[in-house]
Amino acid sequence: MTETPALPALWPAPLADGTVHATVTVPGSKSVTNRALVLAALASEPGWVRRPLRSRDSRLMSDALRAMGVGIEETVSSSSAGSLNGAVGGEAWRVIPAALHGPTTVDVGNAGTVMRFLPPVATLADGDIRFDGDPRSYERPLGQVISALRTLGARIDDDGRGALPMTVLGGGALEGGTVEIDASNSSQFVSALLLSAPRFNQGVEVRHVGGNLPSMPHIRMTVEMLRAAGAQVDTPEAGGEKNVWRVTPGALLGRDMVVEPDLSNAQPFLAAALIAGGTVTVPDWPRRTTQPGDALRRIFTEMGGSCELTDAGLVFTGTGKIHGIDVDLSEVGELTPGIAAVAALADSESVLRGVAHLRLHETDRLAALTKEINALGGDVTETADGLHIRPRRMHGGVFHTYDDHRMATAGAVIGLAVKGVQIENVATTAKTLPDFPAMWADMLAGDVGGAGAPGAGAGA
Ligand SMILES: O=C(O)C1=C[C@@H](OP(=O)(O)O)[C@@H](O)[C@H](O)C1
Ligand SMILES: C=C(OP(=O)(O)O)C(=O)O
Repeated sequence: MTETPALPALWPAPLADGTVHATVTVPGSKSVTNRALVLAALASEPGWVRRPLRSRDSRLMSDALRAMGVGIEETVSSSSAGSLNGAVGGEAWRVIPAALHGPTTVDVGNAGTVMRFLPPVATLADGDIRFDGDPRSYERPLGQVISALRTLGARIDDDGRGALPMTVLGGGALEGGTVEIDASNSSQFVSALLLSAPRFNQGVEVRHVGGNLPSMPHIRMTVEMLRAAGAQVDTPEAGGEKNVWRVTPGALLGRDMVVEPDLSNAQPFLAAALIAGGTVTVPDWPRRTTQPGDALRRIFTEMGGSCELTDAGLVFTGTGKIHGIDVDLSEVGELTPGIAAVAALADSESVLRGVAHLRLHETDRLAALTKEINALGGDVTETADGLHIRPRRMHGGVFHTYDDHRMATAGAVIGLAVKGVQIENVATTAKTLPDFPAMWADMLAGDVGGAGAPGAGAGA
């Protein structure tokens, strides 16, 4: 892989000067890795997490679990158990559960999975677990998790704002029981309470009351991974009451979990084929998955691409001609920045709906996308629950990222078609992708297409 030199404060996004032809191996899923770590840490016996994502968010998760007493040994395995499609070897983390204890401080960075999934774990520890993080973590909502845990028997010291910093006064166990929460701001509130619930004395019944619950695939991911670890979970899908999940108390098993590639992080690479034309292949694309990124097969096909799931992985082809789209993204909100970037280069307008909760993500993504695309000459307006994007010829300039990995990759996508785009703080991609600039350069170097500007209608 191309070596990344020290990253400049303003990273010149490379222009695609021909079609793209590349095979891009995408690192493991953030959402799967961080769930696998939590479940393995709460198990009654050691287990393995294979092909984990190694990034800032997964590092924060493993450091936090270690600080509470869990053993995590990082090894490179040569066995075939770490493969998805028969390939041999890969990185594997051995997770050795232990009695959880404080006192310690958990740095959540700006990782939603760490700030929401770990407070319930901390209630099981003996001692005080303080939670702190990046400035943005003080603004991201946590109040529903804090009040739910109190209802279930936890003692928590906070300043009453429903956000970090706060301290869980772990008592070594949690009673559990039934709790109502409004998870319309983040599906992670539900996932957080379910993941630790097999270890609560009474398990849990979580009842979502409130507006539309976003990111349902991520809740299904939680349920499937809990079941794979031996938990009994009742869900609305399995004939249960709508918006009610029940987890029975019981031991979690030490499993051998293989992490799928992060399909949401495949997005910028697939977008490159859509914009520049050509083909990008992503190996190990799962045939069945709960990851929301799988929806890209449908969404990017509607926007002008075509794809085939083969033994080599997902083979995605674009022509450089992009169509606008009217789409509800509430189930797959984390795909919005990448879709907005492509939509800004389309031949017709787009309406992205159902994602008001993105205002509470790494940054206010609706405001940030509007401001930054418009600063390059685009024409985006914020709606109550999304974006209205009218493609317009764009020009170069600085694309600010607000410490948001998906803003940085969205800017790089636009930069493929618009000359002179500079991404401020591209290093923020390390939240979930270890080496995005090198991967991007490698993808473009794989180009065997002819010269000429990419076919994007609104490009420079
Ligand atoms: O549970 C998870 O792993 C995630 C759930 C989603 O959160 P929201 O429901 O807050 O959007 C998603 O956007 C985030 O990237 C990861
Ligand atoms: C919303 C996201 O992250 P987090 O896990 O921090 O919520 C994201 O990755 O798009």
